[in-house]
Amino acid sequence: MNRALRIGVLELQGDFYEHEAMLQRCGVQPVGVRRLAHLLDDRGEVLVDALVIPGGESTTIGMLLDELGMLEPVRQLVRPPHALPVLGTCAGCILLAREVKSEPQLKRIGCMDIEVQRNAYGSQVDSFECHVRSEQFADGEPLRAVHIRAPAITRLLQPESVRVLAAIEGRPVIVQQGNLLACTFHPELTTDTRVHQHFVAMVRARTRKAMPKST
Ligand SMILES: NC(=O)CC[C@H](N)C(=O)O
Repeated sequence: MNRALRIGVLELQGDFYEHEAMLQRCGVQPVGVRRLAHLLDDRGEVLVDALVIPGGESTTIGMLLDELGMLEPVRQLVRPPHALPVLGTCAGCILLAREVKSEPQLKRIGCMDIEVQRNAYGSQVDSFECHVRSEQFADGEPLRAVHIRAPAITRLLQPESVRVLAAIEGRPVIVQQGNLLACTFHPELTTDTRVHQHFVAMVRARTRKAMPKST
């Protein structure tokens, strides 16, 4: 059986629209997530196969998640046994990070074993684009990495379980840990679907595993 994937996109703040357009280009119909009822029904059944946390302002998204009563439920869903796949880009990467340099109080999901530093390259005017070669995305051109007030991944807290899929000058910019995929830049602002396709493949692989065998 091959049912349509339901990939939730957190629509609290940031560039969720661009992620939704990207998922559509990957053949997936996105599901907007603005409150807890979009994630869990009243019997506690999970309504999405995965979640995308967009770029934007991590402090705002974290605060809204908390105020809307979604932070703890999302944290629970992301952890085993449910292990909901999550893609976080830029602010989304910060929200996934277990440690945020100098800002331990920042409200976040905090389930991925990375340390990040917010605004690591400076302010808005120091935003930049570059090209990244990656073995994971080796087909075709290098990835175009749009960094907007981007964070840096400054440390892998569990190097044995966090895979670096792409790095710039030795600094990880795309990392994966089991069901979690984080990217310090914005693939959703380009026309290159490879990072999203990789995420969709992660979600499909997991959904297939979780499905009862049809006879
Ligand atoms: N483009 C982005 O998502 C910027 C992230 C932002 N600087 C933050 O710390 O939340």
